[in-house]
Amino acid sequence: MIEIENLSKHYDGRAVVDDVTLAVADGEIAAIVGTSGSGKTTLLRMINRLVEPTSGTVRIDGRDILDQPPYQLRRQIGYAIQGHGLFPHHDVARNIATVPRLLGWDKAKIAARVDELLTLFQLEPEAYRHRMPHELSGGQKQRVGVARALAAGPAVLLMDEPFGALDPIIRAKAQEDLLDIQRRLGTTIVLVTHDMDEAIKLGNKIAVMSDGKVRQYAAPEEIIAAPADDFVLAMLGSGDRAFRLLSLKTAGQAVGPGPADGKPITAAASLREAYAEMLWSRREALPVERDGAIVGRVTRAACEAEATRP
Ligand SMILES: Nc1ncnc2c1ncn2[C@@H]1O[C@H](COP(=O)(O)OP(=O)(O)OP(=O)(O)O)[C@@H](O)[C@H]1O
Repeated sequence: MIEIENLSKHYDGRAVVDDVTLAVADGEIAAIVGTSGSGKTTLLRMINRLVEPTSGTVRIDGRDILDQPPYQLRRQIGYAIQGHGLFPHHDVARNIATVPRLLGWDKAKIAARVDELLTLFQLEPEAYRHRMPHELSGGQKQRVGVARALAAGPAVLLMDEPFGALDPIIRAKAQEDLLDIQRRLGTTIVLVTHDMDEAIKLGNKIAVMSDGKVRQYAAPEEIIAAPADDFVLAMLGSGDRAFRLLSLKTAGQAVGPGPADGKPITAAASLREAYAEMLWSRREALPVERDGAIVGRVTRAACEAEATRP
């Protein structure tokens, strides 16, 4: 549990983070979105004391972050940034092992952990362990960066635009991998992004920031259905709200009985994808497939019912 209370940061008398209070429950993802310069990174970096607060408190599992030296705190908190920040002269294994080495783990335990993480991130240990960062693609570097942040098994992971530099296809995959790994490990994550789609996809809760203030902190459904003010509405894009609602549900959740022709859609696909496919292929309904079997269909009417103001 991360509890942020009345947290502020001033530079030259100006508040760049202004009296922020919010809590992130164990195993949840909080996504911080906002315009450039709204204070997202500063807020994130106060959690691991890369930036010292001017006032206010942060507690992790009930313990004030000021109770221990910053270097000790940072070994318990994973930190992944855009452009991954890998050490260019160290191979993949050494990069991932950074924090375990600082913590004095023995060699065998470190080697086992490196291989476990590489496998988790779908990088064959034999092939990747000894590669240098320049021998990896952008998406692979990004995965190694997140693996490194998770190496010592931190309960908390901070991520600053971790997928910002990736192309849309790799990015979607990286987001799904993160969700999968997060569910398995139960890590509590605070993630900064300027992309509302990413925040909706990944966040259990979204904090919308402008001018150092959190304008609204709520579940994606609530932000979409009842934006707190015009700024939050502008961040959402009022023309996109119906589609954002559709992106919150999967075809599997809206499946009903009855026939449908043509290529099926997977149960895991969003209703947004399903609706787009119906429009594109001029169909009223799509068969829904789960684990290789057709489990029913999803209709335009079902999508439209989900897309209207709650
Ligand atoms: N060390 C510093 N000294 C003075 N001002 C700073 C410092 N660090 C950040 N700022 C200012 O604080 C404000 C918030 O910066 P921050 O990086 O937190 O914003 P952000 O929302 O993460 O922006 P972006 O999306 O562009 O990365 C900006 O106006 C920035 O110029």
